[in-house]
Amino acid sequence: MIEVSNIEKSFNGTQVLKGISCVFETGKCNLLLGGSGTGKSVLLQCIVGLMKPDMGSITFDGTVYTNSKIDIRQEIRRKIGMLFQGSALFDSMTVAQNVEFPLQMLTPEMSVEERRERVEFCLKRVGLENAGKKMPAEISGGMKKRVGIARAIAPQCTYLFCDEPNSGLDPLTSIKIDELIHEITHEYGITTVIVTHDMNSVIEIGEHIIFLHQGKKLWDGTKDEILNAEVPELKDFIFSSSLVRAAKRIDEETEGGMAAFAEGSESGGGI
Ligand SMILES: Nc1ncnc2c1ncn2[C@@H]1O[C@H](COP(=O)(O)OP(=O)(O)OP(=O)(O)O)[C@@H](O)[C@H]1O
Repeated sequence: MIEVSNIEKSFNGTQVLKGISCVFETGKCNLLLGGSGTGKSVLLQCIVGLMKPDMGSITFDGTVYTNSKIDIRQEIRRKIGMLFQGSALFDSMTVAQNVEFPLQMLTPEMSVEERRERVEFCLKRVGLENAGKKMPAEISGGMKKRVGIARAIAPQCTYLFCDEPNSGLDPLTSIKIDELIHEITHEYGITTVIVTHDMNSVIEIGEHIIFLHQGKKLWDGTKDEILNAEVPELKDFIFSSSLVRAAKRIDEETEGGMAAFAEGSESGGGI
C-alpha cells in the first residue's frame, strides 16, 4: 500500500498540489483521474521521486520515502516500475535490449543468461515473444506500450506507475492495454497507479479511483460508486464523456445502459 499524506507542491508561487492525501491499495488498479492541468502527473512524479514535494509524506508499505536516507530511497526505487507516456523506448536499442536495460541498471548481480531468460519471460507475458529483435520504429504504438510494460515489470516491481497508458492509442488497443495492466496487477499482487482522464479506463479497470480537481482530491471510490458520487466537479467530468452520456441516454430509454457501464464492457481483437 502507498500512503500519500498532505502533499503540497508549488511552481513559481502557484500551488498545483494543495494538500493531497490518499491511499493506493495493494493488488488493485488505482486510477488518478482528473482533467488537464489538475496535478495528476505532478503528484505521480512526487510519488516516484522524480520531483520533491514542498510538504507532506509518502510511505511505501510502511516505509517513509520522503526525506529518507538515500539507501532507503534507492531500495524503494528499485521496486518501482514505470510506464511512461509515449512509452519512452530507446530508439537505438532493440525491443529485447530495451527490456533488459533496467536489469543491467538495477540488478547487476544477474548473470547474462538470467537476464536473457527474464527478458524472454517478460516479452512472452506481454504477448511479444517474437518481437525481441525488432527496433522500436518497426512496431505499432500498442506494441510499444507492451514493451514499456515488459520493461517496467522486468526487475520484478512491487509498484507499477503508468502515466496515461492509453495516450495515442485507438479505443480497442487502449482496452487491450488496460486489460494487460489489470491482469499483471492481479497476477503479481502489485500496487498499480494509473494516471488517466479516460472514462473508458474507469469502466474497464477502475477498482479504486481518486479524483483530482484543481490540485485537490475531491473524491475516491470504486467504479460502481462513481456514478452516484455527489460531487459536482466529478459529475461534470464524468458526464463530459460522450460514452457515459450515451449510456445515460440509453438508460433513460431502456433502463439498462448505466448498469452496463458499471459492469464494464466486453472486448476483443488484438494489437
Ligand atoms: N516543471 C514544472 N514547472 C512549472 N509548472 C509545472 C511543472 N510541471 C507541471 N506544472 C504545472 O502544474 C500544473 C499541473 O500539471 P500536471 O502535468 O500535473 O497536470 P495533469 O493533471 O497531469 O494534466 P494532463 O492530463 O493534461 O497531463 C499545470 O498547470 C502545469 O503547467
